[in-house]
Amino acid sequence: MHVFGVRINSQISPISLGRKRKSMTDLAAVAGESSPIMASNTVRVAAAQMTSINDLAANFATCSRLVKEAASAGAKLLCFPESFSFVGAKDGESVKIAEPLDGPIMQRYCSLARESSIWLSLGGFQERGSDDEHLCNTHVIVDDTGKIRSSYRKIHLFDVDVPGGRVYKESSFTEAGKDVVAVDSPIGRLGLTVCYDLRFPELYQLLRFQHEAQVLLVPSAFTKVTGEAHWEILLRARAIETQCYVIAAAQAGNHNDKRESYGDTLIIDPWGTIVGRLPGRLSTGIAIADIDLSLIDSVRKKMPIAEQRKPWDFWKASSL
Ligand SMILES: O=C(O)CNC(=O)[C@H](CS)NC(=O)CCC(=O)C(=O)O
Repeated sequence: MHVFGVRINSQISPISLGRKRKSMTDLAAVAGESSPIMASNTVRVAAAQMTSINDLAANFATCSRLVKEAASAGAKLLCFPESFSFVGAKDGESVKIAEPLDGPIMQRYCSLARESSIWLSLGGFQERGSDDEHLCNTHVIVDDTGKIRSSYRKIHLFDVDVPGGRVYKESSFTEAGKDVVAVDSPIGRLGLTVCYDLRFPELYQLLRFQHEAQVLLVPSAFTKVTGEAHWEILLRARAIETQCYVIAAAQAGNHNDKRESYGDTLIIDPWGTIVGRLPGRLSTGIAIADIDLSLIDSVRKKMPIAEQRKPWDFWKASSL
């Protein structure tokens, strides 16, 4: 189904069917509710896909257009990919444009949120680091009044020799974060991560089981090679094993001569079903899905892994 040039995926997890039907009946009794599509407990979210370049103004113009599209589609939160505001073409470019969170670049994005009354997930912002040679790869949550609610600094840095691709050394210009961050929002409790973090499931386990996250955000700029091999599988695994929604906004296409991202922005429900998608060949746009918080509850109730899992102490004792 397409609405406002936007893709709405109609797949529903089998576990949600009974519940959905009930909410629709409930909904019919609620006077003033206009949309029969939206069950009473759902909130609409959007995830953006784009091809950011080394031009702050051009990327801001794209983001601004996508914010308006998401707001008019009724989304309460729009998630942008890693490096939404800037992708450098040469070494050192990203560090040069890095700014603190109260600097002019982030403040313009805060104004966008306020003007369209929408929450934004601004993943992978180049935040100025503690010296001139380093930045922090920071995921910022801004509310619908333009206020920064929370920020998370990417913990796992992409120092990898991609088979058949380039060698990456993100730690040469990036300071790693140390703190696990979750924050409440109108679409539930958000767990904040960035890109390469996706390969380290302990972080997601902590977000679900210690920080009570309901929706995990994974703004990314995956390489073409690793994206083809691992992207969807890792994201669906994180959704299934944490019983959380996963929203993964992705960079897509050619940023410059040297750099290409995989794309395939995905929204996945806590049963592992893909409920929103923007394939990599569609370089710029938004995917939309309705988050059903009652689905999280029903999946967790029927398959109670929170009670069945072994605490860290169990594993420590059994490996002595
Ligand atoms: O450098 C920038 O401009 C922004 N940062 C990134 O693009 C980062 C670090 S180079 N990329 C990833 O983490 C890709 C992970 C990935 O592709 C995988 O895990 O397979």
